[in-house]
Formats: sequence, C-alpha cells, structure tokens
Amino acid sequence: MSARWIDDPILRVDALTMRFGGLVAVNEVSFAAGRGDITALIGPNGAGKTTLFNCLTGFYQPTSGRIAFSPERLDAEKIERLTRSARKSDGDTFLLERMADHEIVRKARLARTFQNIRLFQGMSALENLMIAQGRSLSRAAGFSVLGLLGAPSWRRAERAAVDRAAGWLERIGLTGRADDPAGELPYGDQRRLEIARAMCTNPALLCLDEPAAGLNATESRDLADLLRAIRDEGETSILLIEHDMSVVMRISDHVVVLDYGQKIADGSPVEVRENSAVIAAYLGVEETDEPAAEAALAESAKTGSDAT
Ligand SMILES: Nc1ncnc2c1ncn2[C@@H]1O[C@H](COP(=O)(O)OP(=O)(O)OP(=O)(O)O)[C@@H](O)[C@H]1O
Repeated sequence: MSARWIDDPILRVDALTMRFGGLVAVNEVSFAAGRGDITALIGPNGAGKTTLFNCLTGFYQPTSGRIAFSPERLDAEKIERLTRSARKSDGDTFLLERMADHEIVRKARLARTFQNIRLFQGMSALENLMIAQGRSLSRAAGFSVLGLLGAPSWRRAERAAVDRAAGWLERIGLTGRADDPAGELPYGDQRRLEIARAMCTNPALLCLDEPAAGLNATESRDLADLLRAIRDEGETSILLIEHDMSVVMRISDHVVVLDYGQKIADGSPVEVRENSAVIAAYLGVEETDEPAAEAALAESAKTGSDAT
C-alpha cells in the first residue's frame, strides 16, 4: 500500500530514546509523518507522547536517536551525510535533536501548541496573532529601529501580518472579538485561537498537543473541520496527540500508537483500530477481554466513521 509517510515523509524519527534518570519515557521509537498528512500520536496516559513531542520541538534534548525533518523533501543520503557531520542542517534538511527550540520554530518551521493553553491572556485576540509574526516583522525592518521608521519592506510586512491575522480571525469566527482579551474568550475559542496563532508563523509542520481536550462535541467537530481544512490546503502537515478517538478516527491519515514508551502500532486509522495490541493497551484492559475492548473502542470512535 502506498502511503505518504513511506513515500514522502516530512519527518522521520529514528530510534528516539528519552530517559529521566532510571525511567525510559520514550524507548527506541521510530516512525515517519507524511507530508500533507494528519498524523495522530495516541496511547494511554504516561505512554510518552508529550515527551516525544518535547523532543521534536526542542524542549528536551533526547538521550539518543535522530529526528530528521525537511519542509521540502527528505533525502535519505542527505540525512546520512548530515548525521556523520556535526552540523544541524543542510539546506532545507534539519536534524532537530541538534537544534534549540527557537531555531526549530524559526528555521525548520515547526509550530506547536500545548496541553494547557498558553495564549497571552491579557492581550487581545488580534495582538496574539500579531505577536506570533513579530520575528518576520523584525526581519523586514532589518532588525533596526531605522528600519521600522523608514523601510518599505517593513510597511509591506506589517500589512501582510495584519491581513494574515485578520484572515485567521475570520476563519475561526472571532473577527467580532478581535479586540477582546484572549483570556476572556470561551475555552473553545481560545483553543482555536492558539491554532491560528501557530498558523500565523507559516509552519510546515503543526504539532498539536491534545487540541480537543475540554471541548464539547460541537467544538470538537469544528476543530476537526479546521484541521482537515488546513491539511487540504496542502501547505502544512499536522502531527497531533489526541485522546479523543472520535477526532482521531475522523481526521487522521495515519496513527502511531505508543504504550509504556514503545511504539506498538503504526498504520491507517482502520488498521490501528483493529489492532489487538492497541485495543488491549489503549483501553487498559487484559487481552482476554479484547471483544469488550474492541466494542468500547468502536463506540468511542463511532462519530469518526465519516473519515475522509
Ligand atoms: N520531566 C520529567 N521528569 C521525569 N519524568 C517525566 C518527565 N516528563 C515525563 N515524565 C514521565 O515520562 C512518562 C511519559 O510521560 P508523558 O507525559 O510523555 O506521557 P503522555 O503519553 O504524554 O501522557 P498523558 O496522555 O497523560 O499526557 C511518564 O511516566 C511521566 O511521569
């Protein structure tokens, strides 16, 4: 079967391990995420999902392993050459485990959101989206005050930043609340604003840590629609951690399952849903109780049957 995560990965994780003292939170995990795909990382509590995310986005320095990423094209030979050198990148190919978090955001174009909302609560919705673009605005000004005062490139960049922010506010239905403090928006709106903020950095890969957490059924459905639309526009691939199986099954092209720090399954949503190890581990039941577990998984994913 042809799959983008095999034929055209944007991200390849090889034998990634993260230890905290004696605890192995992520144990020799390998997988790829397809360019243009929505890839879901699932697993029971404590499986190592957030730790893996933190390694991808430079919050943790992994104990060992390699994380190769390219917004354009992952080339195996280039990755091997890069691995043998001490360099962090070669053109548009990056080894993320060698990079700091700010470099990963800026140079490799990965953006992430967190389990807990991290908006600037006292700033307006619009300001949150403008701040996300601060770096490209500073670059347009040549990182100088004189640039701010005179450069046409700054004015063009500022216009583009405002347009982008306004476009995202409209898209997430918050135009009317552009000037309201982010912290006063309903929870579901804050979640979508966080995604919009990440999208304002023009990411090649958007990493979302439990974006549906705390959302009601309607908000979850809106979120799924938003993520599918982002994917379908073709500029941004998505990697998400999610416990809500209805969202996972509805939108994912590819699902990777962790349990106790190890990968136990990797495939299409249907393949993973029918995998007995996943049924047993993800639902935390004994293998002998698999029929009951399978029924429960099918129930939790039943609203995902409209997968595209
Ligand atoms: N900074 C840390 N120091 C020590 N142990 C940690 C640290 N971060 C995570 N762990 C441990 O690593 C393991 C994996 O945790 P992690 O948060 O990655 O799991 P998870 O799959 O994201 O879980 P959840 O779904 O509950 O968020 C857990 O046993 C956790 O206690």
